[in-house]
Amino acid sequence: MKRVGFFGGKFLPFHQGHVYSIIKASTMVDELYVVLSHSEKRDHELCAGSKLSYIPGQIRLRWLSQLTKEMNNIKVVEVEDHDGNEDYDWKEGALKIREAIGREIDTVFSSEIEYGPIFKELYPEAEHILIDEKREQIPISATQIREKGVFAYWDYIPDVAKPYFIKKIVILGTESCGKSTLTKNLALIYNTTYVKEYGRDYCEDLGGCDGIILEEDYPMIAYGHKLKEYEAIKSANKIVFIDTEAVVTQFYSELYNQKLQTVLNEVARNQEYDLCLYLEPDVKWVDDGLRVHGEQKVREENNLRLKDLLKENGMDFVSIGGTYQERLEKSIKLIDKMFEGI
Ligand SMILES: NC(=O)c1ccc[n+]([C@@H]2O[C@H](COP(=O)([O-])OP(=O)(O)OC[C@H]3O[C@@H](n4cnc5c(N)ncnc54)[C@H](O)[C@@H]3O)[C@@H](O)[C@H]2O)c1
Repeated sequence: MKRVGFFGGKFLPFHQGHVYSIIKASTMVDELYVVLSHSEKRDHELCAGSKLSYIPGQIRLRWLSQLTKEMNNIKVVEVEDHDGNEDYDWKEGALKIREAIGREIDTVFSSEIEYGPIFKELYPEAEHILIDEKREQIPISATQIREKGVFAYWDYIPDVAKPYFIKKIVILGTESCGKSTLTKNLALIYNTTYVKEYGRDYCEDLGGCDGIILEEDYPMIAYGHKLKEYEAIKSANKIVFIDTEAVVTQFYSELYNQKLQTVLNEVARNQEYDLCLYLEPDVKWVDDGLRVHGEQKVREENNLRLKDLLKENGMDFVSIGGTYQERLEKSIKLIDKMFEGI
């Protein structure tokens, strides 16, 4: 007869101890069900006052699903509870778990010795197998992570979950204000990934932008840029640096094609950055062959227009001017401040 087991939890947050247990359990049964129990009320209560913000069940389900996607004997299911932290009803939870699995269960896995009597009562037909109850293999708990925050235990966060926590810093500004250099430099200093301005590569591919860029190019630039962000975030180390975003694309759509596009506002509406650094055009103009708005009066007009567009799109930004050295130092200060206490 096939052995069917389950490993349940809240995974708030998901950590390497869970990964270890899931994989070990999967070697002991023919079919393993990983059960995510989530309750908006309870999970909010658990995170309140901690260094972890509430994580929706859907996100945790996504992590589990991504981790196990190539593990053929593992299925991920979810149950939604409505209880608070103190009044979790184990009996009702067990009924929901049985229903979600829909199979006879003969093994229940956990690393908690104290779950023994509960599981004996709820699953009398099943054996309770403890996995690393002393937490020697992976010495971490979700409680520790909630207390000190994910960045304090970054090595214990599975790669499938890391992108959710990455801090996104976007660097904005008009032409020739040092964005691409600052983006690259910050990425090197923080030892992480960055996203180049995709619109630039797109224009280079066309042989320039002046007079040849079409209205339909802009949404492609905005989406192309988003895909680059998605890729860079996957391998980022706590933080990612991004050169421009959808409002800047909108700005160029207006500048070159005299057209504000609803689709670009929509892309902008769906993006979320932790910090927006706005570079003022007070460094000298550098003609790189692609740039066309070098006159200082035009630079200033463009600067005002871009700021207005950002405000219209509800984007808060910190203005940074001065020499290249001052820009770098101010940026580092703001970034380090953002990380303080999280
Ligand atoms: N009603 C039920 O039958 C039932 C059964 C199991 C789970 N649940 C749900 O899950 C919750 C209990 O799970 P939890 O709070 O322990 O979830 P959790 O997300 O903290 O942990 C999930 C599992 O991982 C194990 N684990 C944690 N750290 C580990 C490490 N470092 N190494 C190895 N294993 C590790 C835990 O012992 C637990 O078995 C309940 O509140 C309920 O929501 C319900």
